[in-house]
Amino acid sequence: MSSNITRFGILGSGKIATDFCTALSYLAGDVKAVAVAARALDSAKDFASKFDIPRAYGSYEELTKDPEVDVIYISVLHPWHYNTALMCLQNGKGILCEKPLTMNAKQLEHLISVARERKLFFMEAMWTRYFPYSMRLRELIKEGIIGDVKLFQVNFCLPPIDDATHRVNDPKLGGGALLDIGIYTIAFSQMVFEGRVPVKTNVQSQMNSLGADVFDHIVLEYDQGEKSIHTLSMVSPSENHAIISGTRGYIKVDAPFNCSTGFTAHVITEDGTNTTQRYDYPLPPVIPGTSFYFPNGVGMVHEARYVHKLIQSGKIESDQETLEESLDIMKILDELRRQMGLVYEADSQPLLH
Ligand SMILES: NC(=O)C1=CN([C@@H]2O[C@H](COP(=O)(O)OP(=O)(O)OC[C@H]3O[C@@H](n4cnc5c(N)ncnc54)[C@H](OP(=O)(O)O)[C@@H]3O)[C@@H](O)[C@H]2O)C=CC1
Ligand SMILES: O=C1OC[C@@H](O)[C@H](O)[C@H]1O
Repeated sequence: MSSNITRFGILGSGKIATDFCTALSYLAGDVKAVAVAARALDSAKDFASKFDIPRAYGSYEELTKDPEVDVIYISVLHPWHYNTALMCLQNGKGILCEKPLTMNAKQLEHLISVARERKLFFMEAMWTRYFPYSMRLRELIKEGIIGDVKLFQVNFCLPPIDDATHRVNDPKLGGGALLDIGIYTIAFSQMVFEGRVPVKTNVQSQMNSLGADVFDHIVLEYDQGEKSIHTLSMVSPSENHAIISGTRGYIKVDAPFNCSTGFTAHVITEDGTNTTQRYDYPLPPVIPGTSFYFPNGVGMVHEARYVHKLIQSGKIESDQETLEESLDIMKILDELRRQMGLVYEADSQPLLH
């Protein structure tokens, strides 16, 4: 590690990599992208020139061997997370990997064991956890502001992408609502119920012609009978807020709940009065000339800053979403997929060595 600067290698040159590097450009220079790799050298070069990145590679392997890189941001499609993450770890590189970390729990268990064995940085890019609203929300729930949480309701519904070859529609590219956006609702539920594992899971789904899930209605039940109800759609937009209900009130998280800027707590006080409290956490203002593919993309600064803080203090895992939590989430996704009959190629592939 070079003094006080966290040097990122960017693996993949697509949309989220673009948003991530745009977000890095908002930071004061203590977190930098120093190299990028893409399947095609020209894509890597174009990307490098857009963000002033000194080194561009035409293979992922070259990036993993760059001695001037501290941590690699894996931004390729989910079916390629496992093999690229393993390659990074085997070449001694820490990783920040996009969600979902892998296609299934078996792959994730393998990566966690390799990362821990080699004492390398490994964190899921579950950016929600690093937004200020989400950190405050966790504190308030823990303090019992709304009493005991009994019910969580959430929507993640997006308009259709009318291109059968787009990654979200094609199971060969990891397509389907559950792994793409359901992971946010499940991770949020796990956050709200403080990491407890559901005792019952149920899903009703509808598939597209290629076999990817486009609608999911999910109900999780926790050990005190608490319910967690999720509506996912890849074919019809909605207001993607979340509501957390407890014995003494409820909190409505503004849409989009997974990268929000605030929430309202409706609390019933001891004397029975209903009170309302707003919590606002505006995003950093967008710098003219910059733009993001995904809503509230500038919020990636929080995640990048957190990685910097962890790495500079010698930590190799996040305490905001532990690897155990990422694995619990992946196991829930596996079980929901089992119920909906959704099998990916990765499920029948052997683990790599
Ligand atoms: N945190 C967030 O808010 C978001 C996270 N994501 C996550 O990021 C990941 C990438 O999503 P996104 O950026 O939208 O994806 P893109 O469609 O932009 O593709 C990303 C990269 O994946 C590689 N790739 C694309 N198609 C193929 C293919 N057919 N075969 C092999 N590799 C391919 C390419 O790498 P190369 O450049 O090397 O050619 C491409 O640049 C996903 O896992 C997704 O879940 C996505 C959106 C938002
Ligand atoms: O992470 C994501 O958030 C926004 C969605 O549009 C995208 O498909 C997904 O990958």
